[in-house]
Amino acid sequence: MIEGVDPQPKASHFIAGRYVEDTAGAAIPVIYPHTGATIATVYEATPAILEQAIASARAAQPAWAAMSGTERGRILRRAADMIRERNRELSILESCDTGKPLSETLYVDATSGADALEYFGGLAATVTGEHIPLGQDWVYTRREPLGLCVGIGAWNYPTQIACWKGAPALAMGNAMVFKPSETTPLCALKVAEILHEAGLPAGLYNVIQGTGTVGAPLVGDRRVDKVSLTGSVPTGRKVYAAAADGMKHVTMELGGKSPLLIFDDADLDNAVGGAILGNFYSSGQVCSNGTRVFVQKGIKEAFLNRLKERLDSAVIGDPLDEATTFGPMVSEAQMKIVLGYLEKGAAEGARLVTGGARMDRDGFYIAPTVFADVTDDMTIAREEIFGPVMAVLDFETEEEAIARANDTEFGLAAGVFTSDLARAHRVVDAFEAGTCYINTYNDAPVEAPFGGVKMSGVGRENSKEAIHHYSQVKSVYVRMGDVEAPF
Ligand SMILES: NC(=O)c1ccc[n+]([C@@H]2O[C@H](COP(=O)([O-])OP(=O)(O)OC[C@H]3O[C@@H](n4cnc5c(N)ncnc54)[C@H](O)[C@@H]3O)[C@@H](O)[C@H]2O)c1
Repeated sequence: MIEGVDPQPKASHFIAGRYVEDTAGAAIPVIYPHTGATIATVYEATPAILEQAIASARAAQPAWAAMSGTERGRILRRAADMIRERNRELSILESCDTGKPLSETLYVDATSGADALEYFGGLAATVTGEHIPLGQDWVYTRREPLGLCVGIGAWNYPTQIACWKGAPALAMGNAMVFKPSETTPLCALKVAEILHEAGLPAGLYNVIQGTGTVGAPLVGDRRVDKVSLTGSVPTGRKVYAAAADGMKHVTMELGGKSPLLIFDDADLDNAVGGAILGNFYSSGQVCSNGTRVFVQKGIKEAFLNRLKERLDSAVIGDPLDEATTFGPMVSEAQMKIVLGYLEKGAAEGARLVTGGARMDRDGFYIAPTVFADVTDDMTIAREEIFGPVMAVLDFETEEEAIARANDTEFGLAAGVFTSDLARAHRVVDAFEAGTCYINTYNDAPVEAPFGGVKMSGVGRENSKEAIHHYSQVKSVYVRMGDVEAPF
């Protein structure tokens, strides 16, 4: 219990339109990152719970698919309105689950989820097939749902991820079983509750709790047609391989080590602002973060000085105080991973500009950290840290910066700050990344495709692109004359 808020859900799972409990599964404590205290407990799904979720989704899906897109969309749009009406309550829950400050969650979590439900609800009725004339004959195509989609979430945006996967799946007539991260199990339950209050028929959006030991049998179940994972590359490899075994569709939203190039003709304050958004928002726990900040040599010291000044004005502390702008790491485990990278950065010779340590307070706080004079081969420039750690690297020429930016196994995002627009487009053209930014960083509107290339993933979330990842095409040849057979 946090003062004035009780995040304990009615039960651990949401199946067939209602909360369901089964305490036979392992207990999963929900730890508030601001204090380290346990604020709720849920129980890992047992095989019986998993079976209930899959069976109820399977049973509900055909009738849902038979409804018109307009009817389905109306329910999703109603859910979007309800989420907006309950934004404060949902934002507080998101802050309890993740430790992210209310100054963020009030604006980008439930609201982004509502955007997805509204957008895909609106799109549902517009998805049509093609008519392909072939002389007298013709082919028509239908875009059909896949059936049962499994969503598996990471812990950094639990409400948003539950909606970004659920909205296009449901809009296209699929059912979903969603497994949130075991670190942040609370928010997806609320999404399920609201969807059903908005009129979603029972069984179409089920939430079950657990670690990878629940995720793996979900992915492997032969009744599942698609798996959409948001998580790390190592998990993505395992889940993609398991899905391939059953020839299932996949969307893989995985990790990154994205480059942000700042040329010396850039507006300095905008570039510093972009670098802050791309490294310290959500305490750096954002997959698309531009954590390799390449700064052209001429403005390096000016950039670092301005960055340090602005970081000094971060308000660090209680996530539920709206004045707070920077919160804790999501968990003790994640904090320890990040502290390990801070040690490596120092040991491998990077220059610490600010931060660099755990903060002397309760909870899992790490000071916003900037390393300068980072070189391409340092561990902090190669591996995803997923914490508030910016690596600043210097460069001289555009060609050199592009080559070094692309020299990574990841390809989620990339950004460029420059006042030369011809250069901006040239650089973006050369980036090996799925989601690019010019003179901004980390905007993710529902209208824009989001996702990565290389090891950062497969498929796209949001935008009309996502429709293709939650449906398949049936083509129908219609012969108008006689059939000519050889014998
Ligand atoms: N590209 C994106 O859109 C995006 C967004 C947010 C986070 N991420 C990435 O997520 C990572 C951080 O999240 P995390 O630590 O929760 O990731 P993770 O890979 O540890 O876990 C992700 C989810 O997969 C589940 N899981 C683990 N093993 C599984 C298995 N064998 N089968 C099925 N499910 C399994 C976990 O329980 C969890 O729900 C980072 O790498 C980050 O970059 C990517």
